[in-house]
Amino acid sequence: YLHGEGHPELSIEDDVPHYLQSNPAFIQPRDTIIQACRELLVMVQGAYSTITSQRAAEFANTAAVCHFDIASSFPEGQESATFDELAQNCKLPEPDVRRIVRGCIPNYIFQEKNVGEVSHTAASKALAKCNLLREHVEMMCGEILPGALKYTDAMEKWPGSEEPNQAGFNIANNTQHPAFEHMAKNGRLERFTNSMKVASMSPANSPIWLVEHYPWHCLDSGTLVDVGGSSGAYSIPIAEHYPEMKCIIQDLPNVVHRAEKEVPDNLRDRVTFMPHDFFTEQPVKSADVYLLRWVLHDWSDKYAIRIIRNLIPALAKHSKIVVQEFVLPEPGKIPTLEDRNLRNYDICMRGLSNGKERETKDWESLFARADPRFRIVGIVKPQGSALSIVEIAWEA
Ligand SMILES: C[S@@+](CC[C@H](N)C(=O)[O-])C[C@H]1O[C@@H](n2cnc3c(N)ncnc32)[C@H](O)[C@@H]1O
Repeated sequence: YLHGEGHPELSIEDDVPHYLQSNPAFIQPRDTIIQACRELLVMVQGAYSTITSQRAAEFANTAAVCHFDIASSFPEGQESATFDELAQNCKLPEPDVRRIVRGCIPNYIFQEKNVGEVSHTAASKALAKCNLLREHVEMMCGEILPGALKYTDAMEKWPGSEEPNQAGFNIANNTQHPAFEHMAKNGRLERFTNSMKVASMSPANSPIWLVEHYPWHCLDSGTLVDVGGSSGAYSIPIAEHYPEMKCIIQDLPNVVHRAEKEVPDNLRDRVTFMPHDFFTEQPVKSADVYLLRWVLHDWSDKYAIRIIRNLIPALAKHSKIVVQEFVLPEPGKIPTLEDRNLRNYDICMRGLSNGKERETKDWESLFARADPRFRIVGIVKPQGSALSIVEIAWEA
């Protein structure tokens, strides 16, 4: 494909050009190659390595690169650096820097073409350039992985629990508070919010799927309430595409107060922020759409049902709930590469707050249990999108 279309050769030193990263003609063969490589690896390495080569510790090492800003510590204007130069700039002992960087090199983050001379790969360059990516890595290592690593202990301690404060996160952090409360109390919610922005940068999670695959144009001058909308990474693009629509983005007070400062000036009359705890009654009545994007997977059924029920007093006949979430497919229906991503989220959500990813029948049963007057109108998974769009009508 690349040769045929006259695209440049790929290399570990330069990132895949952005115009290719979102191009299905590139993504499809790329995923086939990744899938084939993974299968080949499993065949040649055997059972023991298949199990033991899953390495969370390597991610922790990348988090050290982020924490100490190692990737952006090259001397000004230099393409390569010695370990001493890096150590001086990031104020760490040289042996630590050498160890951290060499721990990354086998994963193609940095390279050492000549002994003692470190240069960038595409991946280390990305860490140098993108603050949000660094925050994402640190958030994964600081919040999500410790919870996931402790979820077995949580299952032993609180068998069958649906409580958000009886998860791996609670054991890892020695706290009785649910994850979001604990992060807010300890000044860590901003990093989580920034990490959510990174998620929206991946083509499979791009806001474009929601913008283009829901009939917003039919709402004309309608109102969208983005419940648990974080910084509005998904509703702001909708407002940008539909100049008559009003968007109200709700989240916890800390999140909202920071995010509202970042709204582009030309949208301020239509995009507003509102602190709102979704475990209390929805204050914005009769909106056209209540969007729950990547919110319900954070919660067990017991709490997801509470979030949904809190919308009921606000719903009018024309109101829709739009959920954008993963929908777990039946086993064997998608490539293992995609399945791996979904199952990984499922493990992470369990560790964070006893949340979970859901299959079609789980979404149906969740809304039926919340109230029999809900009807799932349709579930659409746009080609190229990791998440599905579930539309729910209120038939009071
Ligand atoms: C996984 S994030 C999803 C954010 C956003 N919808 C997106 O798709 O990027 C979940 C969001 O729920 C918010 N949240 C957690 N507990 C909340 C509560 N009780 N009330 C309102 N928002 C809450 C978090 O602050 C976070 O922004």
